[in-house]
Amino acid sequence: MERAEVVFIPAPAMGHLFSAIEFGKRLLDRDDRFSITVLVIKSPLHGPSLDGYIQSVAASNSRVKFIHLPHIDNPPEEIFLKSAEKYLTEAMASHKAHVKEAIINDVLPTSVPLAGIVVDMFCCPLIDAAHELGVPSYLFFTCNAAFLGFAFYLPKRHDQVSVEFSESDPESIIPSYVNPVPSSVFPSFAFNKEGSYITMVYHGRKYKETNGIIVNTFYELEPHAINSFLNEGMPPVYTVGPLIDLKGQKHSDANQEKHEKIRTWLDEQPPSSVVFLCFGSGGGFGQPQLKEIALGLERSGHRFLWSVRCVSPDDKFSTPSDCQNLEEVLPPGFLERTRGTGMTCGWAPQVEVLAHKAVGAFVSHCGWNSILESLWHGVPIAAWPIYAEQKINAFQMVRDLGLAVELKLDCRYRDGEVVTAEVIEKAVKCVMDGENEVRKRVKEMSEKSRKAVTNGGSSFDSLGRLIGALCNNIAPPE
Ligand SMILES: O=c1ccn([C@@H]2O[C@H](COP(=O)(O)OP(=O)(O)O[C@H]3O[C@H](CO)[C@@H](O)[C@H](O)[C@H]3O)[C@@H](O)[C@H]2O)c(=O)[nH]1
Repeated sequence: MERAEVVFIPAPAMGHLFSAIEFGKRLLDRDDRFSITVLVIKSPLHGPSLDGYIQSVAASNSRVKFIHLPHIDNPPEEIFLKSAEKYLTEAMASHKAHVKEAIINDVLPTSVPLAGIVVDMFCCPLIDAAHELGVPSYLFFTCNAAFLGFAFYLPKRHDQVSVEFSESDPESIIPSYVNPVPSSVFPSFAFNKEGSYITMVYHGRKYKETNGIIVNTFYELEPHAINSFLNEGMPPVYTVGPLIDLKGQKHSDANQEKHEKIRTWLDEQPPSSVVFLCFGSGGGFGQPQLKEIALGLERSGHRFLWSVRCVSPDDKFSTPSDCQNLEEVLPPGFLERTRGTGMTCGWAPQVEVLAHKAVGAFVSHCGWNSILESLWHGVPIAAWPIYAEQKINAFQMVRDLGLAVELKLDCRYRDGEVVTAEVIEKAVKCVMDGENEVRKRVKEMSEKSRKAVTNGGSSFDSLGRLIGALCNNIAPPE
């Protein structure tokens, strides 16, 4: 094989696009015969840094091409956030013709053979586009292996009981989790919020129609989940993670000055003295919760770096933004009293912050990328999941793997639950404790994560197997 092309179709959400492109870069670094084309479908889920990120990746790698497809229309905010899975799946189905057209017009006519189409986990209808074009399809699963097991569990269970989950259900035995899983940590779609449950049952079936499933995880982190796939009659699973943007390309130039201030401030703090709080691309709070966080932090007595992002007090479904009026939103005098020992910021250079020696712990919403980044840098998490599959991630980290401390696993964020300062103070004190067992385990896992992606490591080898399969797809018949 001289050259090969792979098309990537990331879901229109930041966490998904970042990790898909990080995976694409890893493939290119590993094998210089490959080039990739990313079909970008934008939506309201795209946060501020996306355009800068795409430009920076395109400028630094001549083997990455971006093709911009029509945007997804903005649905009413509430419909979108209540049933994101259904909304995205329907939007992807309606984009099938655009995807095929782009591949037929811009990819297939080049002299480089197309070895596969990598479709994001939320873009299932586009697996059919690949089939119709006669090109092998691969699923890119941006969550963890245990949650992939949950996705497979859904259709199996549905074939037996034919109804969605109920919040009063007892614990479920899901083979990819070590412990029985309480329904209080299931993602909201499981309860058929606006029809998303049935969409996810369809996803679980559709995943099995692909030629392989690429997961952003590594064997040493989730051996139980990965072993649970054996004998399941599913396509090969390639664990290629952790995929982490260590160069910080996802931060736009517009943020550079603010990020410099964060660096300078962290440089002045003692080692492991700062707790970092950040809640992903979609995590923001209304004023009542922000006040409790402020009080909890102050009472904990620890230094902090807090990425404060707000949602309007009466609309918990809006997309969070950096807070402009912190003096008014936070408790009176808080900023003054914590000057020197605490810093607030908007969008943070998260990976760089986690890498800093001053950072001792992370209060996180448990988005999967944040978990991997934190483990990579050996920083223990206090788990405060908010939406999507974050509660079940937090459950796995705290209960199954002993790699995080609980802040609150079953917070009913969308129902307006406010976690009290007392709970926050307790979790911050617990996770910042220098000697805790979780910290020790996280440090060990950090080493394992780095080994996994180096020559001979589990993810390195898994990527090698995937490359072999891609090459076979375009090998001339003997
Ligand atoms: O101030 C910020 C906030 C976030 N990030 C980065 O943005 C990414 C956030 O990813 P993630 O932690 O996975 O959170 P979400 O953006 O919330 O990701 C969505 O996608 C993930 C992967 O599918 C899911 O696990 C989450 O539940 C879902 O909300 C990470 O790389 C962070 O480093 C920053 O750099 N600065």
